Amino acid sequence: MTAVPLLKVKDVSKFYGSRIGCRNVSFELYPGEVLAVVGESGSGKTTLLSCLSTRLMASSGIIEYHMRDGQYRDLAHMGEAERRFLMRTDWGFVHQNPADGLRMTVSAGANVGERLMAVGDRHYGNIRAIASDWLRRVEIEEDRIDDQPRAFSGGMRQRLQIARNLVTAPRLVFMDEPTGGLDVSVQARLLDLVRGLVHDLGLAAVIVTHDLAVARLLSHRMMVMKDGAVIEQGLTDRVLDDPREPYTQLLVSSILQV
Ligand SMILES: Nc1ncnc2c1ncn2[C@@H]1O[C@H](COP(=O)(O)OP(=O)(O)OP(=O)(O)O)[C@@H](O)[C@H]1O
Repeated sequence: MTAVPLLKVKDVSKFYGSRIGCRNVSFELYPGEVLAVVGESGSGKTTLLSCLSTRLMASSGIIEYHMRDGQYRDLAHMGEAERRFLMRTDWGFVHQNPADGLRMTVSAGANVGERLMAVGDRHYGNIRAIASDWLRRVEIEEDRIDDQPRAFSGGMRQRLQIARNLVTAPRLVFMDEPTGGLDVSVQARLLDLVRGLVHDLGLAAVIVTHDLAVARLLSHRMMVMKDGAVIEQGLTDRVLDDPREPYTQLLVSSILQV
């Protein structure tokens, strides 16, 4: 890991009218670091992820991103075209429901290839070869390249969504409950796959999950949210093995009893 954070988040709050979405969240994320955001339903995880990924505008606070040119940019002051470009190239966003992150009526190959075209690749043969390679990497048979994702199982769709996001070698990936809608055996395989890819590609990631097992497996660091605020953060193993806050202790013990 280098000494320069990829993302600097200072005092970010989001209000929906008078309702608190998240409040005073601060942290830094370094290249290659995986941060899990955990907490019960309604604690503000999705709100925070939406602010970080510029899907929502924070009500206050600053989010800065270390661009490839070495400059920090305040995401709130970024132009729409630049923001979109970032989202299609340097960032990925893996939705819980693959249908939200895929184009369901174009082929698997086109779903992956589209992102390459966004970074300027125009050579059809090249795009198809890379798409095919990515299908293999996410364990989808290469002869399914011309099938549409609606002909895929839930697990395959999620793996395709991951391939679509990673093909442009992003530096930062946001994931919202990436294994949420899948059954347990499929989840385990997908988690292994995500862990391998994140490690091999040296990706930084922010992963929202209510599943502490997912956080344990994937993340280096963890933030626990309650009522919109971060109540505890630290190295994942430390937080899970030695939770300091009573609320975190409750979360951890309720999982252990299952
Ligand atoms: N569009 C919205 N309008 C008004 N309030 C909202 C909106 N989105 C979220 N909230 C409120 O903000 C708070 C945080 O919600 P958020 O969805 O971020 O929590 P979460 O931890 O992601 O929950 P879940 O795990 O159920 O997705 C909740 O009180 C929620 O009701």
